[in-house]
Amino acid sequence: MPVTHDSDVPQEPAATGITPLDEHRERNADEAAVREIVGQIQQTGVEFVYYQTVSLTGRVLGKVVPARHLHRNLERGVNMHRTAVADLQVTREGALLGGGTQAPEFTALPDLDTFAVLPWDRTVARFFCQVYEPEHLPEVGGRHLAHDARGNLKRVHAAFTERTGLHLRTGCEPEMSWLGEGLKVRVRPGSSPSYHADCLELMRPIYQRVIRYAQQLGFDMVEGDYEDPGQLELNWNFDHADRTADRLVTYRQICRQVARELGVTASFMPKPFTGMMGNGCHHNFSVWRGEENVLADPAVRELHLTETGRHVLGGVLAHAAGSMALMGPTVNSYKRYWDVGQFAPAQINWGMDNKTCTVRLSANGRLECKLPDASVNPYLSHAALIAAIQDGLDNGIDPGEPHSGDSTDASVSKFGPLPLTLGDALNAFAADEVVRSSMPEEMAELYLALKHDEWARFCGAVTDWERDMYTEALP
Ligand SMILES: NC(=O)CC[C@H](N)C(=O)O
Repeated sequence: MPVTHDSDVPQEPAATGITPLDEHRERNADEAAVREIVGQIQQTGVEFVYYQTVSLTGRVLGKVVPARHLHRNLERGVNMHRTAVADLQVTREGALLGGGTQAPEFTALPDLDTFAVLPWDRTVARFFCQVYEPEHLPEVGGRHLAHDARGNLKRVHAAFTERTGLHLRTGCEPEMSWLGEGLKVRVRPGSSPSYHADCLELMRPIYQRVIRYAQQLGFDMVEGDYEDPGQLELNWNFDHADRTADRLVTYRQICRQVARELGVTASFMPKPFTGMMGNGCHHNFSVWRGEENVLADPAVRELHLTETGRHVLGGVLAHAAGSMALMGPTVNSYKRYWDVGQFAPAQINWGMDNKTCTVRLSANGRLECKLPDASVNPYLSHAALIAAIQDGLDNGIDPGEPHSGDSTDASVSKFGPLPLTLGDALNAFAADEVVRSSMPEEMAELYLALKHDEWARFCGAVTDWERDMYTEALP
């Protein structure tokens, strides 16, 4: 069943009630929590605070404010211009996105539980914020900003928990490419340096700093390895999906910081090189009722799914095509699926520990969705997963039988084909009412405008591949 968002329902006159911004301000007045933060600021010598929000494409936006204004910022937040959330102000056809330059600013209020001191400069701390319409606007003032993907995930997740008593826990596995002086490796044709300890050694200064910084920011780092040339995957423990999404965004910030320190480039581009593995960001997920994982029966050892687990999986598969534009959000994302044999899926199916499938039952109680890549906005991908799971549970969707063997062959899926260009994925998203309902309609429209623009720019761009292919100069 589609989710309802407060920016989709008719506006209440502000005078009749407390706005969501008022409620957030009330939470920020929690004396014990504020005292704890002030204590940390004083003890650590924090002088500056970043108030961060996340744009629709997953970029971190922020303002820096001297720490002595903390109390004012907890109450009044910071303002930024709403076009920043849209990431793009004017489409190639001249349409203004995010309201255009004349639109009012938004108000971002910090979430107390996201306070953290930056390990690379302990005079700086950060908060993640939720975003509201400014209070001075008639009728909408104090409401959630429809384009705030982070706040939206919290609301979609809370509504799911309220309806079902369940919550989603996830672990993301971002892969990434490190480029720069001294990082090149040469491999024999047809071979891969995956898991090679010598290559991992080459990356020692990088992984050491990333893991240390992440641990200091509260990540429970668990393991990492070298994959294709220049590619690292460093994982941390799974958690409530809202926290995992914040961590993925923070992880990308950590990596970019390490890259600046070491004079190299950290890239989360989904598919930097043809013939080499792409940068996936598989989402491992499980569904919990309190401390009970409802995907598995603890008494059964062999790989299996409970009936509820089958419906969860069925929902995710049924909406795989519709959610693709969120899981693979860039033009480049789709190169990852086309370049076969590189461990990225190309069909909508599932398998028991089968890495060629869209969803892999990777352990009892844990499903792994392999669609997302490292450029994903985790707030959008997680909200889409929740909407798909809800639909699977509501309608008892059957996932069918697990696929065995290599699924990159052309077998037809009961859930239809996976859209394999950004353009097709956007059409599938536009047509999938359930996935679309994972965000307010205004956000869905902005996302479609933004991404159609990206697709159109790509379709109109002449590439090196075309020059190689078509600039024949035969005598
Ligand atoms: N570790 C792996 O399974 C490789 C995943 C692969 N890099 C991807 O793009 O999804």
